[in-house]
Amino acid sequence: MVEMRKPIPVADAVRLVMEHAMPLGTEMIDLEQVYGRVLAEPIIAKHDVPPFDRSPYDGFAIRSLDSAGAAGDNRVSLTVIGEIGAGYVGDKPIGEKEAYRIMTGAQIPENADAVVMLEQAIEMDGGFTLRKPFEAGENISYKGEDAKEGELLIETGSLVHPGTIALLATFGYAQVKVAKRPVAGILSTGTELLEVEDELVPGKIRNSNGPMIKGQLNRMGIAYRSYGMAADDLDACTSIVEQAIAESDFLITTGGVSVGDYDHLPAIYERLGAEVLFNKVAMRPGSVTTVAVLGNKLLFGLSGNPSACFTGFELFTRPAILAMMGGTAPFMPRMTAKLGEDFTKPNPFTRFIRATWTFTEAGIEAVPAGFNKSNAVSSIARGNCLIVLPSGTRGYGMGDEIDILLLGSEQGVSEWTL
Ligand SMILES: Nc1nc2c(c(=O)[nH]1)N[C@H]1C(S)=C(S)[C@@H](COP(=O)(O)OP(=O)(O)OC[C@H]3O[C@@H](n4cnc5c(N)ncnc54)[C@H](O)[C@@H]3O)O[C@H]1N2
Ligand code: MOO
Ligand SMILES: [Mg+2]
Repeated sequence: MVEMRKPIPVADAVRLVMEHAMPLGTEMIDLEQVYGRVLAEPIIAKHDVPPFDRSPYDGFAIRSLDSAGAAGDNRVSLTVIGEIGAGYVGDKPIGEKEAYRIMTGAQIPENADAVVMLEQAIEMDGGFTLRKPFEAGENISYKGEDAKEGELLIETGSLVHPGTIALLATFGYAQVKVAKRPVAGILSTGTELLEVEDELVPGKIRNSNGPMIKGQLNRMGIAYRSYGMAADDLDACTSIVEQAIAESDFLITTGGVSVGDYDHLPAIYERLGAEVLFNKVAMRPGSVTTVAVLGNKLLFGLSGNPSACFTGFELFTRPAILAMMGGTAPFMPRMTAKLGEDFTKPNPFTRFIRATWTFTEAGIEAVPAGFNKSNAVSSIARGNCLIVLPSGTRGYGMGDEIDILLLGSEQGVSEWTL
């Protein structure tokens, strides 16, 4: 008798996985290596930014009171007593009707409280004239206007991107405390699988899930050990899975999780004494996605069907990895869009459809990326989001408002849209 599995809602499955995705500790790494890592300490301003009052323009640093009464028919003239390039400081305070020639980024000299842009001055021998009065503070970039010493700027658990790196560098972090990254184990199961370089032979297909998952891990900067491909042999698979679990922080397998005669993952989990969190999710593709835990390690039994495998990784594995990395924002961002195609057939399971979202005059529209059954491989190569069609008794029509989940955005758009 075939095993009857009870599907659980996607949200429950996600919650179960996340309950078992534990941070792995912290380490210090060089600033150069920090892109894509998760901060294990907050960034608190170590000093004011900017650290001194400075000029935002190339021009002249003046005392504003010296410009009082200046007008087109009453130009005020000031004497230049020196020049301050960025990186230098003026060596004397400015006095009455005096000014420094000053460059963008240079520290404001003592007594100056305004900067005249070069374009606002008419230069003459030894100085310049002005045609308008300047207010105290005009054209000054103040100490601490960007960040104040002691201010909490970025929280622990944030993913480091190039802007974060700029901030870390600003405060002198040559080394950064980050969360450790897990190392994945990957195993593709299936007697029908060929290596990528193999010629097709009857009944066989090339392993596309293994390389795809490596790509999904690579875009997160996650290292992996690949255990290649295993034929559907229970004993052989069990020992590879056992070895892979011992050598990795978590394991991703593909295939062999359904109820077929050669779907051995359920038996392997049982043999190893792993606790199965769920083996049926009310979603399509990926309804057979199975997640188990052994000790403190998560075992992701992703479906063999390519679309289901892709979706299972994005919905379950990716947020779990981000949580293991200490990330506090592990889930895909969601937006609302207009559905670009009819899906009139009601579905008992929530559907995730690989799609492309674009801006149109009617707002954001999401158009399915093509053939979208669980076994599709062509459509996973296209698109930038997943359309979410909740389960229920009704179908969905073109133009209906639906949710989309945004996928990694390495892919740009071909035309400037602003
Ligand atoms: N009687 C039932 N049969 C099936 C059910 C069910 O509920 N009852 N579920 C179906 C659904 S839904 C899915 S999804 C698949 C899942 O199957 P498995 O995860 O066990 O995967 P396999 O059987 O090993 O393979 C499925 C399919 O994917 C191809 N495959 C496998 N690995 C790869 C790979 N590395 N690269 C590319 N393609 C791969 C494989 O050749 C099969 O075509 O089960 C349904 N059946
Ligand atoms: O799990 Mo299957 O991918 O639902 O079709
Ligand atoms: Mg199967």
